[in-house]
Amino acid sequence: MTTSANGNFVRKPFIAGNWKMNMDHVQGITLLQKLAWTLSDAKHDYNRVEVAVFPPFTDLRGVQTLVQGDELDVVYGGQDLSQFDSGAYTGDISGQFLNKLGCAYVLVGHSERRTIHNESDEVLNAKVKAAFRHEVTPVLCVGEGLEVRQAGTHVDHTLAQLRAGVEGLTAEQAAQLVVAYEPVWAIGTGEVAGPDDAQEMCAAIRAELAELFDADVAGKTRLLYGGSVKANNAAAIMAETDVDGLLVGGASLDPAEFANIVRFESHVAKG
Ligand SMILES: O=C[C@H](O)COP(=O)(O)O
Repeated sequence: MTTSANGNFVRKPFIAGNWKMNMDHVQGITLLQKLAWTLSDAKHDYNRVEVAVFPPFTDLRGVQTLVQGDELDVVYGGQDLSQFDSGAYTGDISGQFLNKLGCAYVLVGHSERRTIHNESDEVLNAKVKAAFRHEVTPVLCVGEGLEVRQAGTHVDHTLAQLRAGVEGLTAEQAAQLVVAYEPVWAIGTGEVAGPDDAQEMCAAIRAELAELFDADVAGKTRLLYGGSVKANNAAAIMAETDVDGLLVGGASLDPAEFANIVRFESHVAKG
């Protein structure tokens, strides 16, 4: 992450937990309560580092009730949304429903949506636009598989996904957008891309945004890394100039571990 001369972050770090298809609505509330208690005990400053969770759809109403009732500073979002607003789309969830549930964010194009559900770049671009239409900030996920990485074309591949995802956005929308770089070979495998790999891709994404929009926009868009992030590697990845946050899967299901990832700065201080 980039800091200014006074030690403040230029872009507010964003640490997000993607629960994927884990945690029913009862378990989800317990997990969020434990996370909030742990961060409260540690006197976490939410103004300095933003904390988000992405629970399954069925947990969202309970999460909203807990966040409102206990006045938590944690924000939350959906793991997907429909590109349509309403109608005969069985099983889909509209961005307007997410907005109504107080979702600040929504994941778009997670690699599990791209691969298991065959979501195309065109559909994902429509989903990004649907999120903005309903005033929910999209977190656009991009990243290459193992074969692409081994072929050495990972930057081109990922930037092509980025270009397709942001097509037609205004500069204001692009500045608000969050982009998560998740190399598929590092998701849930224990294979973490090195901080250098995260920086290489985040710098390339920022340069591409400057090309597509302008340098001011590129300087505002927050870029996350995701893939086997744990408390013991979070600080090193976050130290990279163009990495503004982390999208955490497995480790976000353990409140103590996730709280330690959120508190990556204290680990830097301890060395
Ligand atoms: O959305 C999160 C990513 O898929 C990373 O998952 P992971 O931390 O379990 O590797």
